Amino acid sequence: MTDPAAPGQALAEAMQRWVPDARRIGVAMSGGGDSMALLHLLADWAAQSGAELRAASVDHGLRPEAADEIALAAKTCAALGIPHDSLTWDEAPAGNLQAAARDARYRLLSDWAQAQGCAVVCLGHTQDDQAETVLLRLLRGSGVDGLAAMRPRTLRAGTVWLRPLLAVSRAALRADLTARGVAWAEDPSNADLRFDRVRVRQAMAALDLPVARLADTAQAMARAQEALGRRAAEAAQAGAVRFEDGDILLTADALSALDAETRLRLLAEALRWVAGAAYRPRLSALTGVWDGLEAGQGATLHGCRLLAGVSAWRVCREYRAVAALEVPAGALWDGRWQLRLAKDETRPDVTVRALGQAGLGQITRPDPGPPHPSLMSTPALWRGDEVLSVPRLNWGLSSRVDRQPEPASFISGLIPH
Ligand SMILES: Nc1ncnc2c1ncn2[C@@H]1O[C@H](COP(=O)(O)OP(=O)(O)OP(=O)(O)O)[C@@H](O)[C@H]1O
Repeated sequence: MTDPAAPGQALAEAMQRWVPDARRIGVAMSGGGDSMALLHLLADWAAQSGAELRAASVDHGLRPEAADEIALAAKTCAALGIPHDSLTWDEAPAGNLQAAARDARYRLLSDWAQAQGCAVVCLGHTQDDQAETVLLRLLRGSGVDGLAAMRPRTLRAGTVWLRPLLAVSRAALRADLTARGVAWAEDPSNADLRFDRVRVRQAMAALDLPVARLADTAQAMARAQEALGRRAAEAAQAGAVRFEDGDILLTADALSALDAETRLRLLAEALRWVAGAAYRPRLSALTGVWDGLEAGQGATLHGCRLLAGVSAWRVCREYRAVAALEVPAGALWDGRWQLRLAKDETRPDVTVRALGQAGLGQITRPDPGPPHPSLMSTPALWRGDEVLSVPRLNWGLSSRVDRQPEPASFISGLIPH
C-alpha cells in the first residue's frame, strides 16, 4: 500500500517529474485548506528552484462566503509576494450548475494562465480526493477509465494542469498549515449532504476506509487504461479505422478480429472524434448499440449517426446536432471545420452551415458518394439560401479548407494524456 507522502517532498518530486524546466507556474486557489497548503509548499519549492509563481481565484458568484475566501487567498499571496488575480464568472449558468461552474472555472483559469505565460496550473487535489473519486465512480458502475480517476497531469481547455499533492493526505496538509500558523477557509458546501461527494467522504470516515488503498486502485486502473488505449490505437492504425472527410468508417473484418474491449474503445473514440466532443460516451452505454449494429440497425448517439453497412460501419455527424450552427466563412464551424471561398474577399456575406435537405436539392450528388445522413451534415458555403460551394464534394465555387478533423487527434484521444 502506498502511504501518504510527506507534503514538501511529494510536491518537489512531482514538480521535478512533470515540469523540470518551467519558469512560471500558476496556482489555482480556492482559499480552502488544500490549495492554501499547495501555495505554501509551492512557495518553498520556488525559493529553491528559482521558478516564479502566479495565483488566481475564481468567484462563481454562487456563495456569499466566496468573496471572503478569495480575499483570504489574495491576502496570503500578498504576504508571500506572489501576484494574485480574482476572476469572476458572470455568465448565466445553463444545465447542471455544479458542472457549468466547474467548466467555467477551468476555462477562466486557462485563459488567465495563457495571458500570464504560465507553463502549467497546479491544483490542490489530495489523496483523499482521489480515494473519494474512486469510490464515487465505483458506486456509479464505472469501468477502467472511470476508476483511473484523476491523473497527476492532464490537458483541459488548452492548458496543462498538475496535481502535485495527489499522493498527500488531507490530514498531512492541514498539519503542515497548522505548523506554519496559516489560516484557511472552510467551504460550507463541504458539509452539504446533498452532494454525493460529501456523503461518500462522510461514509469513508465513518467506516474508516483505507484512503491510500483506494488511491492505489486509481494508479492500477490508470496503467490498465493506458495499455488498453495503446492496444486500440494499434488496431486503428492497422486498418480497423478509416477516415473519410470527417466521418469514420469502422472496418467490419478488422473489428471482428478484435476483443470486445478494444472494439468498444474504438467506437467510443469514433463518436467523440466525429462529435468534436471533449468526452467519450461511457463504454457501458455502447454495448447495446454494438449489438444493434451487428444486427444491421443504425443508431443516433452522442450527436452522431451510426450507419450499419456490410463491410464497414460509418459514424457521421448527426444533422440535428449541427442544423442550427452558422458562422461567417473562415470561422470555426462545429468546433472542427474552417472553410472559405478561394476568393472570399469579394463575398463578405458568405457563411458556413450544414448542407441539409435545402442544400442537397441544389447540388449534383456524386454517385457513388457519401450516404444521405453524412451529406446532410456536411459543411457548405452559403450566401443566404444559395449553396455556393461544398468543398467535401468538390462542388461549386473553388474553396479552401483551412481546418478539418485530423486523424492524429483520433489516435491521441485513445491514449490518456
Ligand atoms: N474557486 C476556485 N478558484 C480557483 N481554484 C479553485 C477554485 N475551486 C477549486 N479550485 C482548485 O481546484 C482544486 C480542487 O477543488 P475542489 O475539489 O473543490 O474542486 P472540484 O470541483 O472537486 O474539482 P474537479 O472538478 O477538478 O474535481 C482546489 O484545490 C484548487 O486548486
